[in-house]
Amino acid sequence: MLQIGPYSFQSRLLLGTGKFPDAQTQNQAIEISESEILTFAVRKLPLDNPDMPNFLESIDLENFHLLPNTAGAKTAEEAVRIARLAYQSGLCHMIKVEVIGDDRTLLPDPIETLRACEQLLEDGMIVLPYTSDDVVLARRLQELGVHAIMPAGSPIGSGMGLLNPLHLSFIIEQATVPVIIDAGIGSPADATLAMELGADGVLLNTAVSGAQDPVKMALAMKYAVMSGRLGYEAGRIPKRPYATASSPESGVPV
Ligand SMILES: CC(=O)[C@@H](O)[C@H](O)COP(=O)(O)O
Repeated sequence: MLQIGPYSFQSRLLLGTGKFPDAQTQNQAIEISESEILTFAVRKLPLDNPDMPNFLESIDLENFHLLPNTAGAKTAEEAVRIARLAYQSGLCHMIKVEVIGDDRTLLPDPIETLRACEQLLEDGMIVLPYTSDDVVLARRLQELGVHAIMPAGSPIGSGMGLLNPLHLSFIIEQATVPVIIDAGIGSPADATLAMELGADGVLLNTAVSGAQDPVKMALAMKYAVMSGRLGYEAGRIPKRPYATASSPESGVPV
């Protein structure tokens, strides 16, 4: 069970909704993934412009928890304004805080992220910040009271997988809230590795929406996350530099 604030989830796979080729493919991928949490950019919703397309229309909202994100924000003030817009429209209690500090890498601005989280926690929201793999920042966010920490595996949309598994494992080791690896997952193997490290969940978008067959990839990701989690819970064997014989040494003489 994945526990975020007051909410419990069976699925540990969180799905982004931004880049699918069409609504039908998106909905099939969401369904087959069995994800319970969907993230989307608030600024892509027609909250004050009814002429804009609304992807939420084609989804049965009863079946999901929505995790709007503050994509597009570059300051704490912008992120807080976007988050409040989503909160006040009754869409959600959870918010993914995303404050981008660098346009080329889309890596988060740590100081603005911290400031935004502080404000949104005061507002009473369930706050999930997107962060870099900085161990100290993760701890500071946790001390602030965020409900989960979401470090990037690698830059958003890069598909480069986990660039620094060591730092991610340090974050996981010290975490008292769920750690969800968010961004950069390229293949099912990356998702499995994240879960084997002990992550509580994986949030991804591009690896599924950009796959040649998004629906099949969504299924693969579902199994990858489950498999990684089972492997983590089962406890892998330690790595050793030398061989250990698989057959017993006693028995029939050779
Ligand atoms: C949808 C969303 O929130 C993404 O910005 C998220 O960070 C996932 O990144 P990938 O697209 O690299 O999986």
